[in-house]
Amino acid sequence: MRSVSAFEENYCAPNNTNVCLPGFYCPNSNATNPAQYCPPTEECLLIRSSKGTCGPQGTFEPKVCSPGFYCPSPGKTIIECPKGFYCPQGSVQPIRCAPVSLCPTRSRRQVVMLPVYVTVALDIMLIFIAVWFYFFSKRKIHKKPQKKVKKETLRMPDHEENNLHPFLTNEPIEAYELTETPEIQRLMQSFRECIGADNVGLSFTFEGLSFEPVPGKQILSGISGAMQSGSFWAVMGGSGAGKSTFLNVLMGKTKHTGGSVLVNGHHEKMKKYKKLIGYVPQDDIVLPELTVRENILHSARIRLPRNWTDARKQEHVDTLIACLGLSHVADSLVGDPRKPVISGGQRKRVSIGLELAAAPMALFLDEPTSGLDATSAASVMGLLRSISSLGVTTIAIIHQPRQEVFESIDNLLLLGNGRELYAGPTKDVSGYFNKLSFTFPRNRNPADVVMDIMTGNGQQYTKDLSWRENSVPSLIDKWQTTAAKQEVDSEKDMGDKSGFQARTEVHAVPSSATQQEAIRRSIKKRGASYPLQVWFCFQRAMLQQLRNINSFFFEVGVGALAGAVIGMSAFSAHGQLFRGIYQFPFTALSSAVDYQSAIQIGLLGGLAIGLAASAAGVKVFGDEKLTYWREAAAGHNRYAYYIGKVLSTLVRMTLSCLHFSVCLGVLATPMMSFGSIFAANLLYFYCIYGFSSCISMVTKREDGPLLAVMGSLIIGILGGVAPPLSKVKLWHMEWLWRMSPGTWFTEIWFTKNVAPLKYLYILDLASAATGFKFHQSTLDMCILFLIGTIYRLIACALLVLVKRHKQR
Ligand SMILES: Nc1ncnc2c1ncn2[C@@H]1O[C@H](COP(=O)(O)OP(=O)(O)OP(=O)(O)O)[C@@H](O)[C@H]1O
Repeated sequence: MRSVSAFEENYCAPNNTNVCLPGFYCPNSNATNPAQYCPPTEECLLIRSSKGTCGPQGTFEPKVCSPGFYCPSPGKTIIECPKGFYCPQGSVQPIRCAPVSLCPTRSRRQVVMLPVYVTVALDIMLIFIAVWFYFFSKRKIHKKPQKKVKKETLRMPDHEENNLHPFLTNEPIEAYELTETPEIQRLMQSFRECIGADNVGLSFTFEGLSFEPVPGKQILSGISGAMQSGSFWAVMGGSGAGKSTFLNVLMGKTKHTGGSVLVNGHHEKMKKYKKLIGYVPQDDIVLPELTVRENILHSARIRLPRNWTDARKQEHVDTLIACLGLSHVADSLVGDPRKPVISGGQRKRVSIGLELAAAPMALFLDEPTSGLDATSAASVMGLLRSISSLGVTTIAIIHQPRQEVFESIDNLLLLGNGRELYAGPTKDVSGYFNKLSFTFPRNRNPADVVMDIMTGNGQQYTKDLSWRENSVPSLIDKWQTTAAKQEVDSEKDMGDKSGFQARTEVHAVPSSATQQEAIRRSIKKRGASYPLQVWFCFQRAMLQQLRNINSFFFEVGVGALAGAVIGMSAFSAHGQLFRGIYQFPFTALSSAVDYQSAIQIGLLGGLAIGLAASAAGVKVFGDEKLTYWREAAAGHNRYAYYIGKVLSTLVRMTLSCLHFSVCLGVLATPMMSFGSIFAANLLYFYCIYGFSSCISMVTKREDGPLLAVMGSLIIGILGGVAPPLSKVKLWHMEWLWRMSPGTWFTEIWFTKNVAPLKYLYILDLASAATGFKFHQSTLDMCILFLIGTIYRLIACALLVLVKRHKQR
């Protein structure tokens, strides 16, 4: 190997400007002996080519100031970095460490500890809250409903669901004097107060109602009738008879293709009455993490008149809960069918309670008794009957009710093949079918007989009719003839009560101008104000998160782990994530460049955030679509729901990001302040949550997490690291990369780790090689915020626009 002195003698060339650049140590050079650079030895070449720094190759060759030291201008001295400061390679001055950092003497990087302590303190506080919640709150809300409850004001039957209101038991329904109990009277008073008039029901008259989704496919045809205000109707028919379609058409959820619907005797759009109508879907769409009372109270707060005080709304809810026979489980979680806390019958009553909380004037129910045992089904039907007795027009699709329940129903609408088979009082149904030569055996439930007849299996109840005449088309024809004759008869002689009396009321009594005005006023004042709805939705979402504290801790833990893993990958770099070409005239002294480490941390950080946040982001809306559809259809403000939910994610997102940033910052110690690390990461979290929300709006619940993770990885890959952004620019595809938050995020990491070294390295070369700019981190952050916000706007639009029919 050649000696250094040989280089000095033969090859070292003077530096033509004779200066010691900032960040270099040139102890021997002066005007007489200018700084030189000498051809490096093979050993030095090897060190430089592997990004290292070798000692000066000659007496007058400058050396970049070593890490852990600083070399103040004009580079004649090299000073040990003092305690409380850190000195990366090429330091001119020591950099003061952030408060509460680990910066002993000769530090080349700072380990910022304040965020670590704050995070640990926060964690301890959160654990404390979780433990408190577990021991105090959970004890109250997670308890199973008690079997024995002290009997209070109500007459209690000895029933498996004790503490039920009398009309919710399987005692004969007719026996109850509903208006006598104080709860019912208070509820009635609430309903009256809400509507502001004595008439608390809506009536419906429908003429020749039909639904033909595609030409030639008649689902519903020629359905006519009148449902008086406060009447209790059951819609019955075989499977596929068109019951749900009828209900949807009558409510205006499905647009009818023929016929007309009059509300209170007036031709008006059903949409106008949305706030006055309650619809109980077949599935019990209730939030499992909330208690019975919380579920019902939320509905009441959103839908009751805005001039009611919260105390008044709570009173209404408590009265309603008492009437529903749910007082003893009011503070129990609802649970879900996989992990039930309350029984199926109780859950059904909660579902009905959500609608009654709004004091509706009409209540539609799609199979409220499905999935319930006979006793619970009877309870629910008893409840409906009592609700109708409050003046609320109640229309329910039911299947095979018990005899006493069947007989308690005021009116029946029987459907077959989408046509009417009977519409009128329940008491007259046997008379009607008797006239068609069917007999009702004494020992059979008349509801079963009616079901058999209308599904075309009624031959067993006839002696002389052929099978053909028992068929559904023949029953349809017979009802058509009867109904037509009846209409003529009723027009001729309204007072004649002899003979068969079904469908006596062809038109509901039109409401007066005063009543219409009361209804109009009632509609106008119903519903909480927009900001209040946002607040209630936010509050509810936070409560849900608190109840799902395990998944919250899991999310935060994943964030911390992801940060630690990425931090570990950069640990050995000791915070030096960039090495460039030295400024002229010391360019030839440069080691191999490292343009990749900073942007790779950006890439890996982006991917890790994508993995940690995307599945959590999908859950925000993905798990609750049914609830949203139900509430939107019931008139809850859709945007308030969305904003409340988005606001509720900010807390968990921030905490998750904090843990991620702390672990990453402590291990990778980049040349960025903790504030910059946190801000960049938080904005990227914000984008990923927004992106995942968009995915959740258009995918099925089970597919959402996988697609969101995939999408987040693609966004991360489009971060401009591989393929490099400089290459992408050559393809004229930068616009595509710039649409991804990944590119902006990586650029922040590049800028923050590179820009402070501007005095030492030629940054334009680094910028040209990587394709990233190094002077626009504020713009990068603003654009990340903008992209995250655009994602949220898209998600909100998708929420409102996708499956619109379910929101009607
Ligand atoms: N929009 C639509 N387009 C095409 N077919 C429809 C539409 N809506 C309903 N149908 C069809 O109309 C028939 C009646 O459906 P509907 O759900 O009203 O019956 P149902 O009496 O409620 O039955 P079930 O008791 O089984 O729920 C079914 O065959 C259904 O597939």
